[in-house]
Amino acid sequence: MTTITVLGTGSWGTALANVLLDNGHDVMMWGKTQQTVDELNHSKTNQKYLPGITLNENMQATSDLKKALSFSDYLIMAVPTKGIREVCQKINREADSKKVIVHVSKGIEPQTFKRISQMIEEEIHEDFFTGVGVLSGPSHAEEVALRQPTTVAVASDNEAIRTMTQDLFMSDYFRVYTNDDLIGVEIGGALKNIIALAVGITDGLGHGDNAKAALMTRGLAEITRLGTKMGADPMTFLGLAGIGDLIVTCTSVHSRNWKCGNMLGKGLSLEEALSRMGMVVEGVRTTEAAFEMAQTYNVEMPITEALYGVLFNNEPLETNVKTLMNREKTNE
Ligand SMILES: NC(=O)C1=CN([C@@H]2O[C@H](COP(=O)(O)OP(=O)(O)OC[C@H]3O[C@@H](n4cnc5c(N)ncnc54)[C@H](O)[C@@H]3O)[C@@H](O)[C@H]2O)C=CC1
Ligand SMILES: O=C(CO)COP(=O)(O)O
Repeated sequence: MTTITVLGTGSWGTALANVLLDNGHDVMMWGKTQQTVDELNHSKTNQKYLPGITLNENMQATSDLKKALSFSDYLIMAVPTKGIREVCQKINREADSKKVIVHVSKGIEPQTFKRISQMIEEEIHEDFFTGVGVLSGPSHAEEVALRQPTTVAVASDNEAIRTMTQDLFMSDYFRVYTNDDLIGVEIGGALKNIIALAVGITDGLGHGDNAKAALMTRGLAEITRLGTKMGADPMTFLGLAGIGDLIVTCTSVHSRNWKCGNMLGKGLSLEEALSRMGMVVEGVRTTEAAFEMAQTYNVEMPITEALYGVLFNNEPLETNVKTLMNREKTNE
């Protein structure tokens, strides 16, 4: 049995804490919302994020970060990309020992183009830092919390972090592969959300499966082009953190990114769609980052560019579909 702290009491942090508890580990969750913390402790549920699901009876949580950090030196960080730096700064104030941090978030920071592990490395003081990893792949929290078969990859430059994380999470319903391409695993998880938003839009517009398959295939080409430019191994995009996560996010009823895109396709504004979601839709912010990266590094990303125009410049959906279809003819 290992002690583990999970930071973030949203859907993904809760589902992963449940996997670790099922594996017999001693887990402490930390969240900033006292009501959710109380519910996890007393009802063993998280109705806002995982409605109708009863969690492991040993589930425990606290809103006291110092207490959560003194519980374990192995941290799972499960907060949206936007909150990563803030949580790291809080760790610097409250920690009293070195930590391994495995994050499970999917995004890239606009303007800096930083991956999440890079933000963590930048922010966490060396006195509190052992190393960093990422757990990613096709894994909706709603299914993991129901103990449905799921496969993911863990990546880190530190082999001990890869194997330790694999050992802690592996179970008969949660299979973990190690992967030594940290850059590729992080980029694949982040960029697939852009394509899922675009697929949601075409589905909302009433287009068919041909359009969906086209966006997924050409989307994977964009992801691979930008990813390799950033130093990823192109083969990673044919694995769980690449095409695996692309498939699930573009086709699952659980996907927040697909649902948000679908509402846009049906005519809602971005503000309306986001407020109806009430959960993080990482692809919106990542579209901004990837659009800027494509310009800066001169990478061709037509789907990302079209989506950027829709999200941030109020460009009409149908016009952008036509623009994509009528691009200069080319070779696959
Ligand atoms: N939900 C899912 O099925 C999966 C989500 N992910 C990724 O995990 C990350 C978290 O997503 P979810 O759990 O789905 O989000 P969520 O919207 O369900 O919950 C986010 C949680 O983070 C907390 N939070 C937000 N900002 C915070 C801050 N600054 N400090 C402390 N807590 C903060 C919120 O209070 C909430 O509890 C995202 O990057 C997402 O892409 C990855 C795989 C699966
Ligand atoms: O990354 C995910 C599944 O692997 C979750 O995707 P959504 O944020 O679109 O729900």
